[in-house]
Amino acid sequence: MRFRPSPTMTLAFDSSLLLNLSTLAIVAIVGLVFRLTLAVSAEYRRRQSIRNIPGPSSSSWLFGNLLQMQIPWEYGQIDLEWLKKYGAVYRIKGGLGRDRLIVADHAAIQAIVYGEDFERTPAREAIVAWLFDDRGLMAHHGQAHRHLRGALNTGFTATAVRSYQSTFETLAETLCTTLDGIVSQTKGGAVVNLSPLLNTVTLSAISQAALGCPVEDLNPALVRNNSELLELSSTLAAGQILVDEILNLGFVPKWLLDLAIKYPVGQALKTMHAQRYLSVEQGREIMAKQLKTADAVGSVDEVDHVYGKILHSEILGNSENKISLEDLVHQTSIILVAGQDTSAIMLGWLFIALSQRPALQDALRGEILSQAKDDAYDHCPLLNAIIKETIRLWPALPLMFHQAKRDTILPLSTSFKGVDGEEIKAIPILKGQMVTVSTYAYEHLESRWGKDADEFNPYRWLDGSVPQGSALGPYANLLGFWAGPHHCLGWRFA
Ligand code: HEM
Repeated sequence: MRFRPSPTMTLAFDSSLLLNLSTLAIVAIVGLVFRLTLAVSAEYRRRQSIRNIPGPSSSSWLFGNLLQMQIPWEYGQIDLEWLKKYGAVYRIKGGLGRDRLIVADHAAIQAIVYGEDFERTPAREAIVAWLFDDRGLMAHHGQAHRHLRGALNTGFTATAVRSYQSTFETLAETLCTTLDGIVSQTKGGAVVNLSPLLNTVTLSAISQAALGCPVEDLNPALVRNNSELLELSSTLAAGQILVDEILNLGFVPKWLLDLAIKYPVGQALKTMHAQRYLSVEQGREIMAKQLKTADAVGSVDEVDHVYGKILHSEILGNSENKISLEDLVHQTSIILVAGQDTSAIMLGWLFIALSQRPALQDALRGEILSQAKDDAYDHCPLLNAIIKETIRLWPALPLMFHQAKRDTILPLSTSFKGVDGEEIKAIPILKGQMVTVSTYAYEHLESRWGKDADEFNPYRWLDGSVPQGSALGPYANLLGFWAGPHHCLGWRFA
């Protein structure tokens, strides 16, 4: 029934409403000013507690040293310069006038990774939620994360990964045939841009051996969006750094972040939005297909892809950590994004290193050709050394952004001299302090890797000169796959 005003009804303006609104506005402004004052005074106290740590100066209040650090003219160049000048721990200016510690010290990294006192920065947490949504593995923490990771790990154990070998070999052979084809058309050899070929081969590997879906069957819109996303993430702009710094103030509430991805404005959010929804849709389609043929599978060993192994260990009741089908489907985005580009880039660096060292190339080719086909990887020490050296020198994520959850003390493996000349043996950190781990600098520490730390020298892994003990990462004590509870789930696969 439509509302009809009665003939006797009159309209009146209640001025107390206006009064209420202006009171509300004043309370909101006072609240905001109060919060800002608290934030500024907390930042001042944080600055005092680390003011004795040396580091570069900056004349920009807005960006501090972040443009130099996050958009360097050459990968790793500034990290190396500051590492040599200031050592394994130094202080830089972050955005919006905030100070930030950069850390490459072993004990400090261990405390950040394995302790309870540090967490991802709000900007990193927001991107994880935007891209992989709240059901993605990376967005989980504590017990919920352990549980989900335990269930997913079924597809990433050493035995499971071995069963994907024939897929990897077929893809490698296809790549070789493509290269042979290109080279045979030219007389004295050819200049080949390997990057797009490596991207295609790693996408095929992830699609086939992780999702259990031939790459041709992936939704073309998802494939297109995925490469747009990778393009975006590898071309960081000053505006994005500024947005991160605003998010890092911690003022933006979760509901607003959720709204931002639900109704995206701007290219970056739109691409993340599409990735999130297209990959869940793709995951559901893949699962529906695999369920149709599930009755024919008698054992998990018969399946040769990650999703199938997880699905069938649930169906066959082998799984200790239960996972719902919908939770599994929601990992599609993280598996595509975390697995493809990282692997392609790592292979790219490896081929650059080999192309500059013909003698090493010959030695490696000799080692590989002398092996029987099965288990060759395990019996190729030089190949393994080259892989380790590549991961050491060119970590896919050279900076890992954290902040302190509470007041704490950051331990150090190596003490150093403060600005006032005093010896610093540990660093008092106040809640909210931004601390960035430079995996790049850690992998270039002379104190750890020796005088030739900056050199590509795979033989260091064979002559016993690499220090053992006090492990950080899951693979060869390297940080390239990160460390702690959130280290790369796919490192064996990679
Ligand atoms: C050379 C290739 C790779 C490198 C260098 C690499 C590196 C990393 C790093 C540094 C992280 C930590 C990210 C963070 O906390 O912000 C990570 C996490 C992760 N990676 Fe990889 N990755 C590689 C390949 C793969 C592959 C092939 C897969 C899957 C097929 C994969 C799946 C994952 C997942 C699921 C996580 C999240 C783990 C968690 O939060 O518990 N990665 N990876």
